[in-house]
Amino acid sequence: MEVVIVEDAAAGGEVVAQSIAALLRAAPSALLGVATGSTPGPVYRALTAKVEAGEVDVSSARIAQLDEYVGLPTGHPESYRSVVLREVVEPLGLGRDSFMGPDGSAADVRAACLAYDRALAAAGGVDLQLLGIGTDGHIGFNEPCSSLASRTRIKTLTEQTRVDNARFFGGDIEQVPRHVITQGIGTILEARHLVLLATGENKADAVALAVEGPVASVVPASALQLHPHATVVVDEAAASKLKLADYFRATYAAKPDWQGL
Ligand SMILES: N[C@@H]1[C@@H](O)[C@H](O)[C@@H](COP(=O)(O)O)O[C@@H]1O
Repeated sequence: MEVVIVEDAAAGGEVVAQSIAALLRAAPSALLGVATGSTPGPVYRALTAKVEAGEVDVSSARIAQLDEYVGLPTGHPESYRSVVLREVVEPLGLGRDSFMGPDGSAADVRAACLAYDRALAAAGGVDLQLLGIGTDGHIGFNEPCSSLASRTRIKTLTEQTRVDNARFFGGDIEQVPRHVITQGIGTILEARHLVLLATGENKADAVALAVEGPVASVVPASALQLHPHATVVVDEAAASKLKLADYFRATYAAKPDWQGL
């Protein structure tokens, strides 16, 4: 696992966008797994700026969703499908046919989960999966004690996650769905490159446990330690509880230019 410590969220967005741009120059039809929440916004804005500046052509890129609320009406502005279309697909100038995601309004949710895992495999698998981290250490919506081998499935949110996400629902926790579909941890680990971005002091404990704690399902993000190509990009605030922060800084400073993330 490589840990990259940057000054702030904007710098984190730039580092990750550079990595995505490099991937798309080498593999124009790469499948990008995207995350929602506040954290990845700087990545999408930095990537969009690169597209507008003519630095990278993303027109053949494909986008895959990580997770979804269950039961929101189709087209609800806070469904993750709506968020990904609004924050990623449209700004990058991609068509909806470039996008795939689980159907959170399906009558048969279990079938929708199986169908999504199959669709990801049929698409050749995710090339780069961008992840955020919950304050409880979740990735996607894999809450604590999710099986490290889990596949895309329905999960029940913790109270903490519903409180954290209430800001997207007018501050009303009752509006936050209790159930979600998420790529499983086993599914996520099949992506060829995992990039977890975390910013802000409220993520410092979760980051420290995920990076320097034992691999344990109680901290789902610690599963990144099992992946052969995992990158954790953190700003100074989110890195503030890492014991090995100086080592991570020195390693990144000495990184050969050609290597990329
Ligand atoms: N399902 C999403 C996660 O994918 C995201 O990583 C997390 C953190 O969100 P934020 O970046 O807003 O802190 O929130 C949600 O629970």
